[in-house]
Amino acid sequence: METLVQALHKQPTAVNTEVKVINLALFGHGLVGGTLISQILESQQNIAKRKGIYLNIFAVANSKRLLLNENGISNQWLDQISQQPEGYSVQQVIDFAKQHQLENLIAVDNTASTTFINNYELLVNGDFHLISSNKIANTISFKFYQSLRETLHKNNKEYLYETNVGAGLPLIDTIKLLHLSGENITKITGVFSGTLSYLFNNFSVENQPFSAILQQAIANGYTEPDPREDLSGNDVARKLLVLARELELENEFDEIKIQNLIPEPLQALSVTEFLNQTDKLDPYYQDLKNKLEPNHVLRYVGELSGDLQQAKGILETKLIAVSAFTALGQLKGSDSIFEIYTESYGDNPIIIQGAGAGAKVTARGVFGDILRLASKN
Ligand SMILES: NC(=O)C1=CN([C@@H]2O[C@H](COP(=O)(O)OP(=O)(O)OC[C@H]3O[C@@H](n4cnc5c(N)ncnc54)[C@H](O)[C@@H]3O)[C@@H](O)[C@H]2O)C=CC1
Ligand SMILES: N[C@@H](CC=O)C(=O)O
Repeated sequence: METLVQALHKQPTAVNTEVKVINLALFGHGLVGGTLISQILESQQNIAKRKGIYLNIFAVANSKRLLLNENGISNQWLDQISQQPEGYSVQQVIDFAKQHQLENLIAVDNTASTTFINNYELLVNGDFHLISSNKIANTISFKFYQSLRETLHKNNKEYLYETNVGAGLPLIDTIKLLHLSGENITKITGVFSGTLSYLFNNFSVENQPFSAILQQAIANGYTEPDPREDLSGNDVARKLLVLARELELENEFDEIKIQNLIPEPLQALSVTEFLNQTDKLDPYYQDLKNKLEPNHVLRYVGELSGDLQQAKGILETKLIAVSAFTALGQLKGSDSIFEIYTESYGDNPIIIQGAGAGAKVTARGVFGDILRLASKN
């Protein structure tokens, strides 16, 4: 019997071309991954009709279980994955794709795992393009970064990660194009973290303990699974490093000057222990607020500077106090702001601003990467 996917291969679209099936393996279905699945299932038919591209999710996996269906998952996927046996390997996904002759393969990493990236080269060698919201692959050693790119090049595959910086904002694409076109980027500064933006935008002006605002940020899906990744400055540092490497700088993570905003006693706790005692953050942050001059607010900023034509740049993250009447001081909600200084634009930077965190905007950004790859290949 003909499957849905086989039928779609033949089905003429509105513009009378054949439907191209893109086969997706999605790893991680938490806030971002789960939202992405809903967004794809909702617009699958519409995209097939309008664009002649059918997004077939043939694999979904979490850290323990794997759901496979060559014809694509249905709306019951969450129930079905919970009934799968525990334990699987990524090789199983690759073998399944081969066995069912699935083409146009894309693997999407929506985990926050530090180890899942060890599967990236395996997937690329197994004929998959890569997309990730996970920033780890771009921010561990430069050696890994280079090796992955060599493997991608050898296999004629691509890796997109627009959501690594600024969630759904078109930042990496912009930097890539500027750099590729020979524009000399001289500095990038701004509020890189949507989470820290939300925290300080609200804490600076509201009469609430810091921990209450942190709980709101968690509930809104702005924070990393362990919010200390945000508060430590590590997540901002990762974003800086992703951008630096786009400019072909060879910096390593441990060369970044990072201001850690977690009081020492809370740094070594487990995630659950930390989440149960976030009120211990309050005196530390209240003290910072009490020291502010009138009409000043707190902002956590990142800066990439130095001679960016050399092998390494200067990367720094820090908490600063700014006048409430400046552009930085006026930031609202979870907005990030990136100021890109280049030779041609001189003292007037290109500014990209908008929601820098949140499951919906991030999933939409990953969706954008999928469509970018789908239209190319
Ligand atoms: N929340 C946001 O605004 C943004 C998040 N991101 C990134 O998105 C990624 C996902 O974040 P969330 O959805 O908030 O995390 P989450 O904790 O809600 O979901 C993570 C999922 O990954 C799964 N997982 C963990 N290890 C795995 C493995 N080895 N194999 C397969 N699945 C595995 C977990 O079971 C869970 O389903 C993170 O890397 C984060 O940095 C990027 C940009 C913005
Ligand atoms: N926690 C992150 C989410 C996206 O990467 C942030 O605040 O920017």
